[in-house]
Amino acid sequence: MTFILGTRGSALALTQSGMAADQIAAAGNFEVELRTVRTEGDVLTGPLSQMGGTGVFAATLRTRVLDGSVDFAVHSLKDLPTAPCPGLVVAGIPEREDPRDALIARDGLTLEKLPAGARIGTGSPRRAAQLRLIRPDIEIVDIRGNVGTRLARVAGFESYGNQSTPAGDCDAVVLAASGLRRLGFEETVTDYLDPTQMLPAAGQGALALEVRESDVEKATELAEAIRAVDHAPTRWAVTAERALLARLEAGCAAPVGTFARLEEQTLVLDAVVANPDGSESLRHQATTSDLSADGAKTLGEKLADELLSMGAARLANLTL
Ligand SMILES: NCc1[nH]cc(CCC(=O)O)c1CC(=O)O
Repeated sequence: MTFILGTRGSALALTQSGMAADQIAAAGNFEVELRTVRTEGDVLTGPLSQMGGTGVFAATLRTRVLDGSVDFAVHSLKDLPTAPCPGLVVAGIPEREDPRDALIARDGLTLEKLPAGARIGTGSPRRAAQLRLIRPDIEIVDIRGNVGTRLARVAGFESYGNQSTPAGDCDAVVLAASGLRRLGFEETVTDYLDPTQMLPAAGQGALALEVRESDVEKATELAEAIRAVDHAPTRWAVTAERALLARLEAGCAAPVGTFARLEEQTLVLDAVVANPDGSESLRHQATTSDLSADGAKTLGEKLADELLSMGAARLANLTL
């Protein structure tokens, strides 16, 4: 028996999909074959933050699962829209990788040691706003592209790129630690940005394994194997983060950072909402001892409501 896993074709997507495929094949008694699917997010160019918001990477993969041309899909959870997709179920969320953002700077510099006026590359309004909160004296450069292309923007890291894109024109870039680690590029990191300084995107570092609802209802071999790799503490954490994002009606392009983790027997959720220029921000925390998907969702919604009552919508220009 062989099941087909639909994946994007980037190096990061192929690596993550390969890892998930191995886990699933080990949990079940079957083979998993990868099939590359070109998504709208891979084809279009221009700033990601202006590409029609959420779901540019996930939409095509979802169509392929729904129409049966592949059996399941692996998504980076942070790229997956918070609205559920009719006919599909995220049946497995494996244990999360490092959720932090990481700085890759020239000459081994840290965020604190970068000189005034340093150019930091990121295409993420969330990262840009939080970087400006910490270092109002730096310059943000809007960049996009795959991990290698972005690393190549840093002086001294040009060899990670492919020559046809700009290189070496920034003092630093910020990327997700998880992606760098999965690709074996961990040694490029010169400073890990702790969640106390910089809150990651909802779901950052976690993967979502999505399968047809009919497979879950029939408890097929594939659906059962996907369910077996689900990691409950990760699921609670990302459920809280995504419920917060959904309540704020903030997509991946909004300057919202959030991170949940289990401390003893308590789920602790932090969130920050900033204005795009990083001159103002609201940061808040909520906790629950109800360790369940429902408890996590309620926690996320409660923290979002508290942020809204503190003025989050006006601050971040959220369209509520
Ligand atoms: N927005 C692109 C994206 N989507 C998922 C990851 C990898 C990190 C993860 O596993 O969440 C990245 C790269 C990045 O942000 O540096």
